[in-house]
This record gives sequence, structure tokens and C-alpha cells, in this order.
Amino acid sequence: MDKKIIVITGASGTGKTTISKYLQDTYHIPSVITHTTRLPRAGEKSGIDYYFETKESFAKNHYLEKVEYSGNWYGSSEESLNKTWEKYDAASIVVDTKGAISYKEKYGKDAVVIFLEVDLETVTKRLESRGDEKHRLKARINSDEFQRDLQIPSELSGKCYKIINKNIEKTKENVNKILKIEKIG
Ligand SMILES: Nc1ncnc2c1ncn2[C@@H]1O[C@H](COP(=O)(O)OP(=O)(O)OP(=O)(O)O)[C@@H](O)[C@H]1O
Ligand SMILES: Nc1nc2c(ncn2[C@@H]2O[C@H](COP(=O)(O)O)[C@@H](O)[C@H]2O)c(=O)[nH]1
Repeated sequence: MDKKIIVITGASGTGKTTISKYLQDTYHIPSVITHTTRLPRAGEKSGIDYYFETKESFAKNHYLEKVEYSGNWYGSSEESLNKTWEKYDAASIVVDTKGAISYKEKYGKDAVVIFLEVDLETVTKRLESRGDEKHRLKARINSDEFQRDLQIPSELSGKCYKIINKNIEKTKENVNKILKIEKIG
């Protein structure tokens, strides 16, 4: 059986991490942990949410793809994915749309891309209630990356599943349907 990577993408706050946790809890599909130079949010732990790095330590790693997002660096490694695939047939990863394009280009049909969409007003409220600091939140929402990731990029058009993440139960049902179509889980 081909190994699959479920690439969850969309703008910040659209529910990507929530869906990767759903995949872990319901289907035992692990999430590939990525690296970032961003400071941890309250409750986030290195090795669980991210590998938190300094600029110097980040630069020493080898990445399959890396991006700058709203002033911080993020990167994911092929080695982490291969290690996960040694134990599991499917893994998930949470990345911005630039990262999702890289995964689609590299893994083709084995990269199942799910794009999450939420309207700007709702996503802003969700990020506020997640506890994101006000000044950082404003900068993030105004960033080119955030604005770009509100829509499916042309490179992924017709190559990804789109879910409008309004109601979480409906979103989970849609995820279930995608897994069935892709014969995962
Ligand atoms: N359908 C939903 N209804 C209401 N709240 C939701 C829904 N989906 C996710 N949330 C909440 O919205 C907030 C943002 O979700 P989450 O952290 O999963 O987004 P994200 O896309 O991973 O964000 P980021 O890219 O910034 O890490 C969280 O507090 C989460 O609990
Ligand atoms: N291309 C990549 N994008 C990544 C990676 N790890 C996380 N991300 C995305 O960055 C933004 C910001 O994340 P946040 O945790 O600071 O809110 C978000 O869209 C993540 O999905 C990565 O390795 N590569």
C-alpha cells in the first residue's frame, strides 16, 4: 500500500491543528512535527506542538520545505515524515499553502491536500478567543501570507479538497468522507 501524507492547509486559525488532532484521536493518524523560530504560545511544548528553534538552530537543519510566515521561520523535514511512515501508513502535516504546494509537487497523489476555509470575521474571532496576543494577531492578519492563504492557490486548484470549517461536526463528517474516498484509516 502507498504511504499517504494528509496535508492540512489554509490561513492561520482556520482549524488545521484541530483537524490534525481529530485525525490523531479518531484514526490514530500521527501528525508530523515541524520546526519554527516562533516563540511558544501558552501551553505549547517543544517536541509536541513544534520543535521550537533559535534562528541559529533552525538554520542547521535540513528541510524538505521552509517558509517565512508573518516574521518567523517554519520548516518540515523529509526525515521526520519517513520515520513516521516506517510505523504508519498515513501521517498528517499542518502547513501554509506554500508548504502544501511543495508536498503536492513532491508526493503527487500520495499527498492528500485538505484546504480549510473560514470567513475573515469568524477566523479573527477564533484567533482572539484562542488567546493570540492582540498586537501579534493584527500583524498576522495583515501579513501577505495570511491574506494569500484565505484562498486556494492556483497551483492547488483541482488538486485539493476544500472544507468550509463553520460547524466542527460537519467538518469532521467531511474529513471522514475524504478518508473514505482516499481509502485511508
Ligand atoms: N469549527 C469550529 N468552530 C469553532 N471554533 C473552531 C472551529 N474549528 C477550530 N476552532 C477553534 O479555532 C481556533 C483556531 O483553530 P486551530 O488552532 O486549529 O487553527 P490553525 O489553522 O491550526 O491555526 P494556526 O495556523 O495559527 O496554527 C482554536 O481555538 C480552535 O479550537
Ligand atoms: N510551509 C510550512 N508551514 C508551516 C510549517 N509549520 C507550520 N506552518 C504554518 O505556519 C503558519 C503559522 O503557524 P503558527 O503555529 O505560528 O500559527 C500556519 O499556517 C502553519 O500551518 C512548516 O513546517 N512548513
